[in-house]
Amino acid sequence: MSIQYVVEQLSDSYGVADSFPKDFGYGEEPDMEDSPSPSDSKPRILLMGLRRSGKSSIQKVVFHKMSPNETLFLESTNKIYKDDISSSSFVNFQIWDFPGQVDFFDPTFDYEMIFRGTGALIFVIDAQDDYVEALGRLHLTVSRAYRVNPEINFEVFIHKVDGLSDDHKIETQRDIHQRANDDLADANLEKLHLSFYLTSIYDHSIFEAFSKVVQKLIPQLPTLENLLNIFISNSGIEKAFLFDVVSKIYIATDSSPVDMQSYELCCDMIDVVIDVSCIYGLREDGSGSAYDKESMAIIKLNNTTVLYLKEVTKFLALVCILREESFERKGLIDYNFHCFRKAIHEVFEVGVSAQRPLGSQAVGSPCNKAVALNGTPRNTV
Ligand SMILES: Nc1nc2c(ncn2[C@@H]2O[C@H](COP(=O)(O)OP(=O)(O)OP(=O)(O)O)[C@@H](O)[C@H]2O)c(=O)[nH]1
Repeated sequence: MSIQYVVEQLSDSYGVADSFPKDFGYGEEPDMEDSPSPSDSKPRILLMGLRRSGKSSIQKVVFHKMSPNETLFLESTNKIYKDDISSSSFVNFQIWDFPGQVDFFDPTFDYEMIFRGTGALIFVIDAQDDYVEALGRLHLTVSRAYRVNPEINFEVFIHKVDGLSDDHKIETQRDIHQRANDDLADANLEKLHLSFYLTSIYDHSIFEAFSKVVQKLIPQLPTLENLLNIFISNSGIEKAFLFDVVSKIYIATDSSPVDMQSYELCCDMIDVVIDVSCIYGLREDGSGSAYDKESMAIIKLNNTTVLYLKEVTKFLALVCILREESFERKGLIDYNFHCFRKAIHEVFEVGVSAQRPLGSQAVGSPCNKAVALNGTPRNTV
């Protein structure tokens, strides 16, 4: 594969952490507490499930760049691990990783408070294990949570499917889907909607699933999709993803179908760009940023496909897939990109100012379902 690769870095970085370490600045000491404090007003994504189902691994792999093999050495979580990723990611939320063995329906445990401020509840089921007990716990969890806050998005990750054959995967998904919905129907909870995803930390499926979970929480999603559609149709681009660089979650894409291979290619491109930038892009004294407003990359593949990455905001990058002949009109693409970037900044500026008065609302207001977004700082527009 012949790769023509360009990464440009200027010294005027603007606000991303000075260095761009392996964990992208997520390495703060975890906030370990048994119960939430009233100040935890950020929208939450809860990770729940039985012990050893893979919750901490998912969190570490998606948000902390941990390699899947390293998760073999993760110790069991004993307390709720609250991960506030708002300082380094576009999506301004907290992820709460629950210890599997804790009974969160213990009367001393304020589950009403937890569920009220929750945007999405991800329930992780180990597909390599007997899942009968997990289904019981899923039902208990979602039915309680639904009664407290029917606005929560309920997401079920049928996890560790790397160990299953394709047929077995489909059969497992069908069976879990059927049983979980039967349990809900028996409890007269037909309105409670569960979404199912087959996931593994050993491939991109976990990033894809997390992308879908996060997208549901972004109120501006239709606008973003519209902007992407207009941008690609006027620029001869085949597919475009708007990525949160830190997590490789795509927060929006155009309306053409997503194929896993394209998504993986774009994820790999982000890894390459950031890794090369970390090694060669920083100043000699280690200062500077691996991702800033001058970050861009072009990778030409030997099958006449071009990958084009450009910075959109300090957290977001646009990654496009296009044919070589379309790339000959790079001037047009860049002009359209300029307009697209401006529009995105405007969307989030409006979003940020519209959210401001809501900031003082109590935890549990319906607004908490939507993830607050790290908008674009004014001075970068
Ligand atoms: N094969 C496979 N193993 C996985 C996957 N995800 C996690 N694991 C393994 O599952 C084991 C348990 O993972 P953890 O992340 O510690 O599970 P947990 O749900 O956080 O466990 P508790 O903290 O005890 O609640 C680890 O050995 C992981 O390496 C996966 O997608 N596939």
